[in-house]
Amino acid sequence: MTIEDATSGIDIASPTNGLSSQRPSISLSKSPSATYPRSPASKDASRWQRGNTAASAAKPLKPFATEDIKILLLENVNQTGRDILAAQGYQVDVLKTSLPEDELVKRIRDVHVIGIRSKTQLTARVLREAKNLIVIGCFCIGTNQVDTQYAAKHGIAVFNSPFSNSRSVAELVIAEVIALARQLGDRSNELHKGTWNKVSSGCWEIRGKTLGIIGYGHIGSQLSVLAEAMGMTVVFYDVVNLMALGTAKQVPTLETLLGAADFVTCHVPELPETHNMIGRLQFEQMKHGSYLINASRGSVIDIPALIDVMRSGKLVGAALDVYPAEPGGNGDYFTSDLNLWAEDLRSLKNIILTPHIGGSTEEAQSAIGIEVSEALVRYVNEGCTLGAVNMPEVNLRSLTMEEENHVRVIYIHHNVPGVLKKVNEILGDHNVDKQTTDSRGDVAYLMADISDVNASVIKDLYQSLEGLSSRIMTRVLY
Ligand SMILES: NC(=O)C1=CN([C@@H]2O[C@H](COP(=O)(O)OP(=O)(O)OC[C@H]3O[C@@H](n4cnc5c(N)ncnc54)[C@H](O)[C@@H]3O)[C@@H](O)[C@H]2O)C=CC1
Ligand SMILES: O=C(O)CCC(=O)C(=O)O
Repeated sequence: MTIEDATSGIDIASPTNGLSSQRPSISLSKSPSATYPRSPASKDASRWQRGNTAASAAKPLKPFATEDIKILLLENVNQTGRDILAAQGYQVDVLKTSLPEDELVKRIRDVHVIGIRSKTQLTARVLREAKNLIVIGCFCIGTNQVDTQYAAKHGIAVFNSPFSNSRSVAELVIAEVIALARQLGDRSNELHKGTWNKVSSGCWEIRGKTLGIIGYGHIGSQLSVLAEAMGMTVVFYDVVNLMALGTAKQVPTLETLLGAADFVTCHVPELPETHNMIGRLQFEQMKHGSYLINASRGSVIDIPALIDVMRSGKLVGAALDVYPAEPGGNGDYFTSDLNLWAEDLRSLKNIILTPHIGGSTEEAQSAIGIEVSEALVRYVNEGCTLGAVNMPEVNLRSLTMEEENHVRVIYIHHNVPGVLKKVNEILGDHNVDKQTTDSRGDVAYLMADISDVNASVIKDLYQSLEGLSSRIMTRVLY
């Protein structure tokens, strides 16, 4: 196949702001003959293997000796995920907690892959130190804890698990709706202290009450179905027009939702637009005797305003799973040192405070462990970016076992005019079997499979691509 054949259909890169990168690339070394375990349960497996001819087995690719690949897993990533990564022969270090920034900066310097959950902050400052990092796995839904744009501009892909814990969060919220309506937390606390307090005043069934869902995405829509099954009326507010499930109704404004709902629950991502989305004005717009639940991100609620409105008696219950500042690990204290208002919050009646456990079920954590680790392995070994949250989604059908002297070249580059011409001048002396490229904002991702290459050719290819001014990161997999 000629370069013209191989490049037909390639998107032409568009102009950008000409970023530069100082990150060194991963060096080449010998490829081991490892096998690549794939979970039959993996939702993506068929998608990324799509196009492989039925008869040929996929050839496992590797970037370099697997024992050289260092992985740091923080925040007690599930065993399922650890097992998948360890089975690749990678060096996997596991910590139960997140790390404070200064320590993280030290630990991240020599790892190629880092796995985190919602707590670890991968800021630009931290990522600047991560000279060998090629990919980040967020073993959760939210990716707000990572500077994903900085990562993309430095060739670091970010993966998450977009919906494996959605059901768990939705179930927690349903439980909280009932628990708040019946003041279960208070009754239980009282009896724990020895006080019998049998009351019905201010305790309600949830049947016939209105649930207002802010953010009707994976979690919000799942919750909608559960709430209707419990006999609730559902209204939702979302910035996007969405199909309402069951008999739920989308309302045009947040104010309309707040004025209609007995229970308000937030399921939006952390964004500048969602910061303090529920503050003093919104509390004024809520019904007297209503309840608030937040299992999204701590920044979404103005907590001092919540404390005031609960003290006033207008809101009669709240459940919070997330906070602006959260402890680094289990056993740490949740005090005013962390959030100034912590003691005031803890002193309120009918408030359920949980330690960010919305997604903390065996089912969710096990599924997330598999999903994210498999995405990491596909990225490290094959360069596949399907599902990445900050990179163009690119894949090529796998090489087959028959294709012996083939390499896969990954060239992550600034999305500026003329790059493909230069890249193809370098690849042009070789037989490019297949090639694809795509861009997302300032960053473009090119993948090409080249046949009939030996070790010295591979080195030349690598060095030539590394020499281009458009380079962000070059990887050669074989
Ligand atoms: N407590 C926990 O353990 C967990 C918390 N989460 C949090 O829940 C959030 C939501 O999760 P998913 O439902 O999976 O996200 P999603 O992305 O599926 O849905 C979010 C919805 O919010 C909407 N939205 C965005 N900005 C909005 C705004 N300003 N006003 C109204 N709607 C807006 C979006 O259009 C989308 O429909 C995550 O971003 C994460 O921060 C997720 C999982 C577990
Ligand atoms: O379980 C976790 O650590 C984080 C859950 C969460 O907030 C998320 O998935 O976004």
